[in-house]
Amino acid sequence: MKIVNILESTRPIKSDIRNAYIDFSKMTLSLVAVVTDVIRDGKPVIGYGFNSNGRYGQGALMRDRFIPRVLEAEPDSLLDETGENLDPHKVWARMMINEKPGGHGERSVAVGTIDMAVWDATAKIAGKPLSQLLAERYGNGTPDPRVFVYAAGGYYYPGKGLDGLKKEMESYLARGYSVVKMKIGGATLAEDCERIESVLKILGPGQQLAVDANGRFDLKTAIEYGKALSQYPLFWYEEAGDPLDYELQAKLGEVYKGPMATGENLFSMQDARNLIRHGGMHKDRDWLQFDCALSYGLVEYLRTLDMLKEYGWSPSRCIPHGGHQMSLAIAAGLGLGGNESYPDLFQPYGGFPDGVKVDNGYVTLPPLPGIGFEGKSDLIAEMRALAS
Ligand SMILES: O=C([O-])CC(=O)C(=O)O
Ligand SMILES: [Mg+2]
Repeated sequence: MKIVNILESTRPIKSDIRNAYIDFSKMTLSLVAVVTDVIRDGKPVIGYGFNSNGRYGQGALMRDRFIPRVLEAEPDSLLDETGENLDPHKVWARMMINEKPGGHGERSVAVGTIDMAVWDATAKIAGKPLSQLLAERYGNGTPDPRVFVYAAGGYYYPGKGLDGLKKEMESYLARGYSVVKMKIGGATLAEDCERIESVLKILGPGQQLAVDANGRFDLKTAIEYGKALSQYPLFWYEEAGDPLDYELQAKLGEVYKGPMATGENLFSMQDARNLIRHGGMHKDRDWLQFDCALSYGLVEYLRTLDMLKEYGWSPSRCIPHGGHQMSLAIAAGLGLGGNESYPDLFQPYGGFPDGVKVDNGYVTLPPLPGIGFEGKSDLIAEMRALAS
């Protein structure tokens, strides 16, 4: 078997929303199809992938370097020991030939997106859900199809007041979520406290709020916010400072005693390891948000999980950023703590297969081959259009 083509298309996922650092008025992503010559049900197996919101499409890097490297490889050099399926680790190594270490930049997004499509194709060729394949190869053998998900939103929108924010959060709770997330750091501390309090008022028993500063704060502001946030029973305080400022994270962790979360903008095992080594994160209460679709894909994420194990961290402390089905499959297959979800944003990317309902904060995944994109009609229509 072989990969016969890799296609990329850069698609808009723009909206009027704003976090503390960027607006999404020009946001895009890359949609990728990895076309193989394996025939299933009379059609070639095609793996699909896309990158998470926040880092823009990466078509130029893919076309310049990563796609030609894979297509120019001796096809057999990319196969597993059976010779009948891809070996995603070998495809990954091929993409990364002649790439120096360090300075991970955004090539990790390009590689991670293609890697997602390679895993989708690999699981489809194996005739299994990716969660099953992962549990068998790297986990305890059996995936847990039930995955915790939380609803992310609460952005700053033009003209959106407290009522709009509350309505948005109420609608997530009405759809079965038990944890909702909102942005902070894009207004004054006093205004953000008012926004937080207005959401806390609508939460019932067992429901919680997380807040996300998107890396906006210097140490002084992070601590000021930390002191103010300490009065609220938050699910977590996310990305207070610059994602690469491990000292800030560690100093904040000495003052702020509630759970914290970070990692969505760390794009390699090495950067994640530096957070674990130097960021003072607490393995009993903090959360790690590394997102494979931005950070060299699942091949690298497996290295990150191995690294975490070495440092005594459980995969159950990982709740990836990004709201895509790839991380849902990884969560189910490898025992992560859950996954992000954007119920109303960045569609048709992300979300769940049609008909999957959130029940008290959990989803149960249907056993679809691959990542499960074929179960989401609006998404698979876009994907098939790219590949046809
Ligand atoms: O607003 C963004 O860039 C997305 C984000 O941080 C998140 O989902 O945690
Ligand atoms: Mg975030």
